[in-house]
Amino acid sequence: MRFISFLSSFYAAWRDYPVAAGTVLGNRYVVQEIVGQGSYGLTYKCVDRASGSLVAVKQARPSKGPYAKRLLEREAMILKALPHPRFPAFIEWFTGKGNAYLAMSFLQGDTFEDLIFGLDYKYGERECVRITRQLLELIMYTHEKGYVHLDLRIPNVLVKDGEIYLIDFGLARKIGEPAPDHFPVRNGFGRHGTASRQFKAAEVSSDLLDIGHFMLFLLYSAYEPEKNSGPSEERSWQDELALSGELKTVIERLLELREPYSGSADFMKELESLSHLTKLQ
Ligand SMILES: Nc1ncnc2c1ncn2[C@@H]1O[C@H](COP(=O)(O)OP(=O)(O)OP(=O)(O)O)[C@@H](O)[C@H]1O
Repeated sequence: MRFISFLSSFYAAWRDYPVAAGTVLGNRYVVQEIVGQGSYGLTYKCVDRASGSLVAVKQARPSKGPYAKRLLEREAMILKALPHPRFPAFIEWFTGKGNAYLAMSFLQGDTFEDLIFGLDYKYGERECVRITRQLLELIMYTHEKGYVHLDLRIPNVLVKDGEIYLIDFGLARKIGEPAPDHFPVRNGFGRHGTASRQFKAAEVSSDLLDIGHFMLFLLYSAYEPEKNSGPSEERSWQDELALSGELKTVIERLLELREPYSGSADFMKELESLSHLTKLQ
């Protein structure tokens, strides 16, 4: 039994082996490098021979069969429905040699995961509120168009020259849409972090909850554990982060520990008033 499972994972790894730099996909996109290997897709940074621009080409993982293709098709449909300068722009969907691909514009920038865990960036309250306001503008647009992103995590939010961009609409759904059969469940909040949960409901509140976790990731970047606190001592984020009262309340509402916001516009109103607070650290 063990041997069979070893063989099948070996076969899957072989099928999903990324193509080399210089490979031309869809007769048009020249691969520069692989930039992402998620559970259902492989993402390449490519140069579009037609336009000379950089593009991201996501390939459905061959080992995941028709299911991965259907997920990628959904992602393509959602990108088409959400044209926005801060989201990847849909270019085309194509197939070749039994594989399915989604070509979209390549967004330059660093993810917050890279900035916090790779480059040791630290974010204080004021900065956290500024970034969250920008992210919320993108989410309000998504909600107004009738969709929820459902995967707002630090590896999916990019920043370039102080501007925020959002990628990975692979789990997005229409508001109220039930999850398709065997839809993937995200078990961790990031590669770093452990906010595990069940299937997400396609509701605005799911994105707001994710924004609450996103803010905590930013704020924890500046957290220094107290010297005398032993490793066994479990403290809540409220105790550890010592936030100003207003910001703590905001996050508690996002995490539904207090009366939740009625929607993203309601949350934006609160964030705007918070931005003027001089008390923020
Ligand atoms: N349009 C894009 N522009 C720039 N980089 C991108 C783009 N799309 C994806 N990437 C890069 O590829 C990585 C993986 O992409 P994405 O998150 O969409 O794939 P995924 O298969 O859903 O991965 P995961 O399962 O980790 O969410 C991203 O973290 C990012 O670095």
